[in-house]
Order: sequence, then structure tokens, then C-alpha cells
Amino acid sequence: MPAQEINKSVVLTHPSGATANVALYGATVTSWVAEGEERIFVSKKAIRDGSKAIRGGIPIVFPVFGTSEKVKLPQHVALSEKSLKTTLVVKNEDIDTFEFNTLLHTYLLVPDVEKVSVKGLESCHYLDKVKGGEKFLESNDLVTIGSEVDRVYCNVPDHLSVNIGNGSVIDITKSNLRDTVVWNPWVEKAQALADFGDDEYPNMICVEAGSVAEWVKLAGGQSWTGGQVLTVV
Ligand SMILES: O=P(O)(O)OC[C@H]1O[C@@H](O)[C@H](O)[C@@H](O)[C@@H]1O
Repeated sequence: MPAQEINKSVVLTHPSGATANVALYGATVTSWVAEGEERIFVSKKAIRDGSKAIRGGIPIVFPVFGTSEKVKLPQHVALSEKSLKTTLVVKNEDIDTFEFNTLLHTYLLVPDVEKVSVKGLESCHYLDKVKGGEKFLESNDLVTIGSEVDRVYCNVPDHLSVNIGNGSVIDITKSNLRDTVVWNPWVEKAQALADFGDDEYPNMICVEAGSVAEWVKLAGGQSWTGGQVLTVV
């Protein structure tokens, strides 16, 4: 898997033709091409000057509150013919316990979000941020999008699959991450985001593996590893 630094990004290439780009700023994956198709959404209005998180790709949300210069967060990205693996390693080099939330804020590129379905969330509880954080039980086998959706699914099974709606399915297998956020801003939220085009919400869905419903507690001197593998099936 050769890696080359081009224009403030690391470009990974696999002999199959698969490629991935990782912006040096924030270690954000900004492109993943597998089987000849781009799989990752990045807004045409994304700001890439390092002043804020890139709107799209796979930004890492960490640690949400509180920082410590003694906590390190390397990310490893590995590419194979059909998969992209991203692994976070948190090292607490302090003596005190460090508490964090983290999310792999994954924006998948889709032709029409209304044709997308996410499988694997049935029977999970979720906090519905569109309804003031009220808690619900998911009763649907497939989660679909037809309005603004912003949900934190808690204690989610490690394997989900996202039917992109054009015959492609992307499997998401997470490890050591408890929760999954599903987000689409729909019309009004899209208009309110300065770095997101008004007409772009139909072309993305965020399915974000993370640990956000509760704090991850990392004792002094300890390391924690979590991540996800995206696979085109
Ligand atoms: O605008 P931001 O900070 O990148 O966040 C985008 C969205 O990210 C999702 O993960 C959150 O659940 C949403 O509430 C939020 O609006």
C-alpha cells in the first residue's frame, strides 16, 4: 500500500486501483475510491484551510470536552481492495484519568438519501436530537431518511450495513466503539450550515461509529484503541 504526500494530504494507493486521501489537518479521510467509485462525501463548500473541521470525509470528533497535552491521538488508515480501515489509538501519558467521547464522523456519498437504508439498528435505543434528546426504541428493521435525522443509537451491534440505493452496500464494522450516530441535516439545517451547499443533503448520510452516550474513562498511563472498517460488498 504505497503512501505519498501530495498537497497537504497523504494519498494511499492499492494495486486494485483503490485509493484514499487523508488530509494532514485533523487526519481527516477526504476520499475513498473502491471499485472505481468515490464512496465518501465532501461538501463543495468545505473549508480546508485548517480553521475548522472539513465538512465531509471522516473527521475525527475528539475529545469533545476537555483537553490534555499529555493525551495523544494517532490515527492509522489502511486500504485494501474493498475496505478502508481507520483505527484510533488514544494514549494517556498523564497520571490522571482522562475521560473522552469520540466519533468517526463518516460522511458516505449516496446518489439519493431517500433511497438509502441502514440495517442493524433494530431494537437499539436512540436519543433523538431532533426531538430534544428524547429516548426511543428503534422498531424498524431498516432505518431510512425522509426528513431531518439526528440520532444517537446506543450500544449498537458491531456490524451495520448501509444500502446506498444504487445496488452498492457498504458494511461498517466497528470495534471498541459503543454507539452510532445517524445524521442528515435535510433542508433547513443544510441552509443554516455555512460550509455545506443547500442542495447537497440528498447526496450524503452520516453513519458515525463512536462512543458518545457515555464517557470512555482512560486511566493514567493507559492506551485505548477503537475503530471501524468500511467494506464495499
Ligand atoms: O456541524 P458539526 O459540528 O460538524 O456537526 C454536524 C452534525 O454532526 C452530528 O454528528 C451531530 O449528531 C449533529 O447534531 C450535528 O449537527
